[in-house]
Amino acid sequence: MATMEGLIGLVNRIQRACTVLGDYGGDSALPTLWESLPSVAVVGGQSSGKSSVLESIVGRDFLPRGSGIVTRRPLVLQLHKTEQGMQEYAEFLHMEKKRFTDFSVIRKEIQDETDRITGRSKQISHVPIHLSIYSPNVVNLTLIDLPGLTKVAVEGQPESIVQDIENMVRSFIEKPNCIILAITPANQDIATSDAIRIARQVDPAGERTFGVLTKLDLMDKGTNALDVLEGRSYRLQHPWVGIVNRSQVDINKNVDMIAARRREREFFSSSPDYGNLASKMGSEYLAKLLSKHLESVIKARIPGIASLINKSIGELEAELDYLGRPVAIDAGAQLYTILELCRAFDRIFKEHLDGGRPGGDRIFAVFDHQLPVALKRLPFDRHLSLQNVRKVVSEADGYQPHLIAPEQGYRRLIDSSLNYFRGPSEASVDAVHFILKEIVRRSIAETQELKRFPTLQAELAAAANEALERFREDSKKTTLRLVDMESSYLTVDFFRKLPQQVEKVGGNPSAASDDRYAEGHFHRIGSNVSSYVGMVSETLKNSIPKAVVHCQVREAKRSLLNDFYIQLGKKEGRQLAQLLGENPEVMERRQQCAKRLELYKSARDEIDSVSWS
Ligand SMILES: Nc1nc2c(ncn2[C@@H]2O[C@H](COP(=O)(O)OP(=O)(O)OP(=O)(O)O)[C@@H](O)[C@H]2O)c(=O)[nH]1
Repeated sequence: MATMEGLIGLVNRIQRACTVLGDYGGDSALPTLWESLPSVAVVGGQSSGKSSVLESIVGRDFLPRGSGIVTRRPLVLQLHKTEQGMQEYAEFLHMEKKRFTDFSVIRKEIQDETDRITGRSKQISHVPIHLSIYSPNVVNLTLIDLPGLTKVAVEGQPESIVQDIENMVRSFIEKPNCIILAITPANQDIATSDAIRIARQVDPAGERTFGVLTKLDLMDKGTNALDVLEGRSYRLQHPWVGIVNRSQVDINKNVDMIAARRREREFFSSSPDYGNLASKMGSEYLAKLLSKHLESVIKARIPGIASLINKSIGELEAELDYLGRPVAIDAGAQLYTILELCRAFDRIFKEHLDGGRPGGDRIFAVFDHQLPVALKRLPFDRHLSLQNVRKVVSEADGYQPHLIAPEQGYRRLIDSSLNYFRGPSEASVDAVHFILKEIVRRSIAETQELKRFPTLQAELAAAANEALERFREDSKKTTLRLVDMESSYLTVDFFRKLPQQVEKVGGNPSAASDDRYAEGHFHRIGSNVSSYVGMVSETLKNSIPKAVVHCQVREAKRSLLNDFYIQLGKKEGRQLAQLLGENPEVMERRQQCAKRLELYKSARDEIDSVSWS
């Protein structure tokens, strides 16, 4: 007994989960759990007594009545047996918190909920309504009430509705896991039964069809339904069950269900025709028969369901891994998460610099190629041309030309030449800066863990770029200082080693040879300065990279996020949570997956516990 409740309860839970998750079976391209679950679908023509059968299985009046097509959405009716003496109540899946104890209110809610989806247009919809009834007077069973098959559309319903209903009913009962409860009124020729007609289409061997014959009390005097009930008219693998529901008069007179069940029992036990079948007739017997059959079908299906659930769990877990686990809620854990993410970024950033990922090689290219080329291109030829040397030296001398060597002229020429080195050194700093910035951008993009946190990504990028900016300033100061140092103190040795030439000034009377002498003199000054500048250029070619690496690359590796960490430490829980703000779509999807996963896991546990007992 416990097993049976477990089995049907299990299927009930999975069915509800399916509806919550939008799995109604049918045309969805996704694999569906719904379709693998055994269920009992009630089919029959209009007024065949479908509602009456369902109500008498439940033992309560609760289905909407009226003319025309009343049932316009599938009603998944899950019956749960409770302990004797417990109060009966019902719950709808679409308003989970609310317990209904008044069954006329349930009827009203079924109507209202039907209209909510279909509108008042009287259209039909595939989306099921789930109703659970908890009662000591039911057996565990899940029934699906479907719209009655009709031949003509009525009162403003579109002509297509006849076909729509037929299609919807077929879509439910053609699933191999569907048990068909085919309702046929006894006062109608079985050959014209809508229920049998459609059941035969999808289950020709009658393996999963239960034939139910209603209105046995309405048969003409002197006739009986034994040919049908004993399987001679239309053969099914399961025995036919005869039913006597309340007549319209009974309903009008408010004959209650308990009295109706009693009268039904009496009808069979006192009937000369059906007396010896009495124990296998009536709605109570039908309910038990279905429950038992459903249980055996579920038992047979369990391995299949279990493997489907396991497969879905695997898929969901993979998706959750991809989406990332949910973010912690307490500030400490959030801070930890952020630090972990920063570390992941930092690791990738360093790989770009140290090798393994591209980037470091581009920095070397700056030192190895860009800087030497830029140094070579400096316009010293023009600056140290004869004309310019003459001009600078003369200006430096003033009214009293130099007597031995133009000390001031040399200084000015050298100073102004060294000034040219500022350009390439600043350019090297900038080039490396942009490479580092690009590496930061790429590292953020390549940090898989960061993908889901756009806010943190932006903050991290801003903090890193700010730090790089600081390193750039520092690096500029340092490299320019190297240049400045070159002009603050000249290498004395260089000048000492120059070939000494005693120059006589103004000793020659000839103006022409005077000129030639002066030309050679300035030429020598120019070429001396030029070779001094060349020597400095060689020095800077080596020392600028050292300064740049020291100030920018090494600092980036060492302390790129230091300031960010300090800022983080000052943040409160709310601000940390903001940093970990995610793309709402991702959050939504994760929530869905997590919820589904939880349900599937509990279904799996349920299955495990059932199959052990
Ligand atoms: N006398 C008698 N009347 C019955 C029996 N079964 C159903 N009826 C009556 O037949 C009418 C139609 O029954 P329902 O249970 O509403 O039939 P249905 O198939 O649900 O009808 P729709 O929902 O309109 O398609 C009602 O007036 C019932 O009282 C029965 O076994 N005996």
